[in-house]
Amino acid sequence: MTPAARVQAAIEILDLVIAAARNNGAPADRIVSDWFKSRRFAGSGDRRAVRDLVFRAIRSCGEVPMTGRAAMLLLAQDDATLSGLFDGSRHAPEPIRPDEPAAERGIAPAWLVDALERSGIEGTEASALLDRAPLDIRVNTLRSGSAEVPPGGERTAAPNGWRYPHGTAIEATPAWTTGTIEVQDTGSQLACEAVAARAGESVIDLCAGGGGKTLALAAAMDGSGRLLATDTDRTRLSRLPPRAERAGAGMIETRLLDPNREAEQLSDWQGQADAVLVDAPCSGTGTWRRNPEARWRLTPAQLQRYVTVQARLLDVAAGLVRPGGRLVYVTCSLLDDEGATQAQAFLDRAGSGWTAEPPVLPAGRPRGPGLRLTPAHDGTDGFFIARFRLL
Ligand SMILES: C[S@@+](CC[C@H](N)C(=O)[O-])C[C@H]1O[C@@H](n2cnc3c(N)ncnc32)[C@H](O)[C@@H]1O
Repeated sequence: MTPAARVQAAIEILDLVIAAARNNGAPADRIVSDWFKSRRFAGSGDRRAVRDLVFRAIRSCGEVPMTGRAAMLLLAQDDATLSGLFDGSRHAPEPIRPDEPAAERGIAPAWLVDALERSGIEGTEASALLDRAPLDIRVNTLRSGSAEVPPGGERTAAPNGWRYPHGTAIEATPAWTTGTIEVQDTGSQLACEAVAARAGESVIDLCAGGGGKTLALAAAMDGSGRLLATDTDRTRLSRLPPRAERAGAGMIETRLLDPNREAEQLSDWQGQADAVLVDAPCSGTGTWRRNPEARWRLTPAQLQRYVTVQARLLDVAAGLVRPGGRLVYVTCSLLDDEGATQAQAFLDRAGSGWTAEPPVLPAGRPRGPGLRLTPAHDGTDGFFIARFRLL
């Protein structure tokens, strides 16, 4: 593909991404790979260049742009080479018309910018939400010795964490194929550290999804004790058993839950767990570095639904903890409604039996009864982490 044809391809893909954001369609990553499936003439260099243009444009537009072309014109404003490619030649975009409007630059839709500001995220803290995320891995201590940690990384703040440059083909290394390493953001690793799970304990990962954090808990427990991973999403939870096998974490049990029947379906665990992790469903405002178009999809009503589910799951989890045990609440959000305010509301509801016990981690800053990690301050995805103890 010529450079100009790549720009036209990015415009067409952006139109699909915009439509998907409006209609709750496929994520941008999938749209890009599907687009290339039917265009076998494109080489890997074309794919990389087009993908890069698409994601640069998504990151630059705060509000959903009117069209893919308007988004690309925004990039072209600061890039003379790019604007020169709008020349109307074969496969190239049409020339830029005088006064043709470009999309508006911004961090996020206005209502989200306001919500972030109210939560203390503005200026460089806000712009860092749209940086490119690094590639972090966790060394799986259950498999240590199986393979060398891949070269070229540097240690992170997490005890078993390493960081690699963008584009490192980590999944092609023997360390990955043997389960010696897992790809996991440093913030996620630190959230698991906050649980302080130990060998022989009984632990529940209530919102386990595909088990990223469950695997870290299994390693912290040295593979011994009881570790139950639950979720309401069958597809996500079904990804966990093969991952657990690869990681040597055979002690993990899984249980599929029905929404609103969690407590009943976990009645055998009532008051039993040494620790419960609630990695709650949330807006994901802390992970825009990976999913920048997620900010075009979120609505105030969806955010409110997340807040309601989080409060309910905190109450369900509280019932599972034994006296003296701990409850760890995590969201990959930087909004106080899903973080500090939610955690304080739990404490207020729970009464004197519960106390906040903020984890001591090598990153993050105090926020309400917990602490918060941000891309700007900690170089991780954004997370809120609170730990409570049942007296
Ligand atoms: C932030 S994700 C979890 C990510 C996962 N812990 C990891 O580290 O990969 C939140 C999860 O909560 C699950 N979820 C939503 N409602 C739930 C409910 N009522 N009970 C349990 N899990 C729920 C979602 O299906 C989703 O997998």
